[in-house]
Amino acid sequence: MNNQYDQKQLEAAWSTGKAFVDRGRVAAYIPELAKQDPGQLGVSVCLPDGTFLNTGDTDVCFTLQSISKLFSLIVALCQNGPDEVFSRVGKEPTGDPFNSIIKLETIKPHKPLNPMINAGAIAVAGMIQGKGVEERLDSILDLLRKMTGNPDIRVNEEVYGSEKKTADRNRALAWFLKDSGVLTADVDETLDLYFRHCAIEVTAQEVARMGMVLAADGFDRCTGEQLFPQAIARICKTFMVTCGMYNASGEFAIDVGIPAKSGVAGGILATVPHRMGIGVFGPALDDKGNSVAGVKLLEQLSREWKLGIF
Ligand SMILES: NC(=O)CC[C@H](N)C(=O)O
Repeated sequence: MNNQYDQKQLEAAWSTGKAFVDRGRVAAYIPELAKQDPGQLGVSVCLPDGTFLNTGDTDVCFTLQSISKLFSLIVALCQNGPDEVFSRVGKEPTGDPFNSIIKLETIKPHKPLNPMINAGAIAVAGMIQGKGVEERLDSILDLLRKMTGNPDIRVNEEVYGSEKKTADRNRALAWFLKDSGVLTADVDETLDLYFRHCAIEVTAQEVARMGMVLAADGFDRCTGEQLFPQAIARICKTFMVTCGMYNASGEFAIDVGIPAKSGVAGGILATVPHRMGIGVFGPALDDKGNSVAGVKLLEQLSREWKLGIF
């Protein structure tokens, strides 16, 4: 079984990554994330037949953070269609850090450049429909529960509370968006939804399965269900290539060549079209906010298994 992808090669890539964990630091601007163990590293691969290859810390829970921006985008696109969504958020990479405010004012019209930066994801959260924050969050949780096959996927309340207390930069972004007319929903509710979806908790193995659904264009081979349209999967995968690794996306596209999205808790969701989903967890981050060991691990895995899409 799976002899095309050797467990030993996965372990070798994990060891290569592991040697880099002390080159990074856990995110500290969200105090709860600073409690994570920087030495952890896990990688899980989900294959089209639903089998997994796992190495390291693949059942440790961590929060999605920016990886969740993919799923709020999917929900917003399903509910509103691309014309409405892209009237409020752009399709271009920024070259700036994920929480940057600078281009919001200098670029006209003042809409955020893409949905993978904080400003863009806050604009997307403002487009999610539902009665209150709970109902809006449920539409994201429902999607993730189906994608992971885990009905218990939930928000980590400590991380959510910790970000909420310290998120002045995100508040500034949201109020700027409100002023420029991009955000028409209630600012506090929109931020609350954004903080909560960032704090949704998963394991690397669950992330691998989510990556496999994207690799299969929204089709869940485990249940035979099309969870979202192929056209939306295509939009997500393209954003992953151009903006998924923040302002290191170009370098990652050259060195690894796989559509991927990272988060500041140390997760990376990678998706190799039609072949596999990969979930990585390594909370020590480089200066751009990507898992330092995770990137090295993926670089080696991509080379060994010829996963690059270019
Ligand atoms: N890059 C990230 O993962 C950022 C997400 C985090 N919740 C924030 O808004 O700062």
